[in-house]
Amino acid sequence: MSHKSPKDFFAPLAVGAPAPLREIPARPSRAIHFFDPSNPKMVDKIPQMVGTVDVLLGNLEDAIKADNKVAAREGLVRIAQETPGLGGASGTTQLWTRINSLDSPWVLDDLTTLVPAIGDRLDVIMVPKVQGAEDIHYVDRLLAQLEAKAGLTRPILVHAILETARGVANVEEICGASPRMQGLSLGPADLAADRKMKTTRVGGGHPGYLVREDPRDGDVTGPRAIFQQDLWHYTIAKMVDACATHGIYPYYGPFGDIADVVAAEDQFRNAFLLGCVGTWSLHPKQIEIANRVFSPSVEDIRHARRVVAAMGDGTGAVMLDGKMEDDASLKQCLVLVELAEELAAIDPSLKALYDGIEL
Ligand SMILES: CCC(=O)SCCNC(=O)CCNC(=O)[C@H](O)C(C)(C)COP(=O)(O)OP(=O)(O)OC[C@H]1O[C@@H](n2cnc3c(N)ncnc32)[C@H](O)[C@@H]1OP(=O)(O)O
Ligand SMILES: O=CC(=O)O
Ligand SMILES: [Mg+2]
Repeated sequence: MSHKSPKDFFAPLAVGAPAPLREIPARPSRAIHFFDPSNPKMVDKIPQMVGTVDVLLGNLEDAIKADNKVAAREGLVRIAQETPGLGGASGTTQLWTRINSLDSPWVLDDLTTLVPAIGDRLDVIMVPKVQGAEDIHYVDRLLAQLEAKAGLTRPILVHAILETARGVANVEEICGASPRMQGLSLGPADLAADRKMKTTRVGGGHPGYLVREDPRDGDVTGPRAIFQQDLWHYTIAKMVDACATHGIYPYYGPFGDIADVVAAEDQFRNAFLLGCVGTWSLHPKQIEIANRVFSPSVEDIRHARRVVAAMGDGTGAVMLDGKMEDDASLKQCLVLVELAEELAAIDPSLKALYDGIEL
């Protein structure tokens, strides 16, 4: 667990640093869209993506060539300074970055460049390959010092990628390491490598990881149904519980088969149903999938509102459409109703859709 005593937990870690938040705001973040700030073609598209995606993330770590690390960092500074509506208290699309790993030769310059230059626009810093609370404590103190020096008034939040076996083992202490902790993402590629899993896919299932039906009538050579299983169920469920315990937000991570939009949608929906609030998008075509999947459907909202209406003061048990509803199922419905309200506040088309629902 955190080494801080309860009384110190919400104290700023440097004189003059902004006060840590007591609650992490539930800002919609259905898609965290990754782009390479050193790639001119991607950079060209960023201004028109503002307002169409909840989060734009300037990636500095893996997928950025070593020779382009400095250009990516400088590109991100320019984009943050020059793109209206991107990041900061008044941004319509949040601006996040993924810094290089804490043992890399680039990360110190990432933080000491970005915080003074664009700290007022950066909403969340994603930290890769987090192993334990000590990694978060390091970033926490350094950010406080840099924020104080830059005169920032809003604390920058921190998001950890769950992509090492030790990180998964320490997931609880990572979530509780700092009031800056905004959330966690699954990092299935690095995690598979670190665990020595034998999948070479970036996210998603594997046809070899399956359950097979028993032989029919004892015939072991006859046809038998097989059901592909989800390699990531355990980790996502563990991540969701740790995040919920600490009041922060869990996310699916990368799905690398860009062409397979069907499998991407399935992975995203499983994560949504298990409690995740969003996912990464690696290619523009994954944004629409994420926005759709992580927004509750009209049917779900109609049902949830009917339960809320039927439950009156919220206690007791009622029958609705042949099913029992009570205090607990009301709470399940309120999760969806509240999410719909948060999304309607930022997305006029969803507002119209949800407002038009007849019970
Ligand atoms: C696995 C562990 C991880 O760490 S995952 C996170 C790190 N990886 C990433 O961030 C990858 C981000 N995505 C990419 O680099 C590209 O999308 C990859 C997958 C290489 C595909 O690029 P490409 O072959 O150009 O795709 P395409 O021809 O279909 O692109 C069409 C136009 O869209 C652009 N585009 C592509 N990806 C993005 C993006 N993420 N953000 C903004 N724009 C993007 C392309 O440049 C291309 O533009 P144009 O039409 O030629 O002008
Ligand atoms: O960074 C993400 C991963 O899957 O690795
Ligand atoms: Mg990774």
